[in-house]
Amino acid sequence: MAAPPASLSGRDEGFVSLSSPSPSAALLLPASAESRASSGTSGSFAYLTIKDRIPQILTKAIDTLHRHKNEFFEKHGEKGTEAEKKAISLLSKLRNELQTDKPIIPFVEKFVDTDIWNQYLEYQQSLLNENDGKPRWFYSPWLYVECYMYRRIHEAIIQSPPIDDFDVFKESKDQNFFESRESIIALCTHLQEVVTAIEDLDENQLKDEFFRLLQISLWGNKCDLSLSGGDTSSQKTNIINSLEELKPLILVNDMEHLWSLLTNCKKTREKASITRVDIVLDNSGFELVTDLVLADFLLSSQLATEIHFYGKTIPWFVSDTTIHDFNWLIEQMKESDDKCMSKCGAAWETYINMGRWVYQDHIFWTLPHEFCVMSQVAPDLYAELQKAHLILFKGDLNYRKLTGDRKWEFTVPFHQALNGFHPAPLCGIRTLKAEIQVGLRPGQAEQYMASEPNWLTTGKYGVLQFDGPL
Ligand SMILES: O=P(O)(O)OC[C@@]1(O)O[C@H](CO)[C@@H](O)[C@@H]1O
Ligand SMILES: [Mn+2]
Repeated sequence: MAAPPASLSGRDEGFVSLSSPSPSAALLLPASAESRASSGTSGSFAYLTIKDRIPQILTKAIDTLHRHKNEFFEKHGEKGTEAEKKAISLLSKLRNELQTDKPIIPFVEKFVDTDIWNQYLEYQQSLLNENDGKPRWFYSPWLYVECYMYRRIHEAIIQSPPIDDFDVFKESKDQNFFESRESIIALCTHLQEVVTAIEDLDENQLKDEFFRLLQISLWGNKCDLSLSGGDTSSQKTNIINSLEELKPLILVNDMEHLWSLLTNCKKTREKASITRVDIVLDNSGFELVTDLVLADFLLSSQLATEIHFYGKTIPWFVSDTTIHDFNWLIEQMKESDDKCMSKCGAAWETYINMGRWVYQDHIFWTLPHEFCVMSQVAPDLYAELQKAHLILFKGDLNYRKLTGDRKWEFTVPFHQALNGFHPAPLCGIRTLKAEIQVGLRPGQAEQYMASEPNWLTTGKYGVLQFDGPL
């Protein structure tokens, strides 16, 4: 079992108040829903997210609380029923604020990051001039209001004891896992075959396998419940058979760089030293299985000797992985009636017990800050990431935070868009689900825009984008 999150209060000494990010970053401000909406498109993705998808997610959360009413009563008596009513009324108030574009309000419930969130609201206010009024849902940067919304859901729950540890998204995350069973079995069967034969694989076969599992981890990112507005988005087909047809949909493919970095580490590594790969996780369910399968291969192939995983400290963007999801999934695998799934689950539990897989929590991952200010806001986390030989950032939200969710030109180099965030060689692995992409060739974006106006937000295309010494 991965250790429960260290007491978060122990983390807050790592925070410093953020006045504003580096001046160069201010040249391009993250776009708000309104500014994207007013860019002539009646419903930009950001606008539609705030206007339609988030209210839908809130309604589903309210419905989930309602459906657990009896359970709360059985567990906690009248107090449980009262708590359920209170949480529902807080979420309904949140939905109304959002739908009527009310000003963003400070957090009131004491939690490890309450002050830093309220400082960030003041910072957002400082960016507005007097006639702009207050930060608002449709006016403030999309990245901020979307993160704020999920943190408000968490506040509503922690204000409703004794159900203050309830995860309103757990059912959807678990359902995604169960509905993806066939694909998970296929993937685990494949991994067991590879691990059994691994001693006999030559360099090219290892490389092919590494590339195969990287692509599976990429396409696993399509299973995303916040994009689907909380509707099911499990993996129904056997993804291994579709990699060849999906390959042209990879717009930036830096897998060769990852291979040469890790094989270099392996060749030059002395007996006792380590090669550490950090994986900043995204969604639980099928995507998490693809990440754990990749992590298993990294150890089995000796491309790495230690994997560190980062999850979310609170329920986040519907499907994101918390430590409870991480432990629950490994337990489900271990207890599965499918022998390959149970073999994987047992192996993964052993990796954790041996300390070769390490699960880490940090509240920074559920703050609204872009990653280029991490070294100021969470210097302890930045120092931790600097210990890695390679960091894999999974998913679209991480990509938005890596690039500051700014309206960069499509051809701006990824290194520039990182705006000084270089803790270690890193790779963004994301399917495109937001209106931001950098590091493309001249004319490449125009080619997709012409044929598919929504190419940036359907999750159809993906990137494996590397930044580091070549
Ligand atoms: O990080 P993930 O799970 O790949 O995607 C997060 C996401 O679903 O949330 C936002 C839409 O609400 C977008 O950034 C993106 O579509
Ligand atoms: Mn996610």
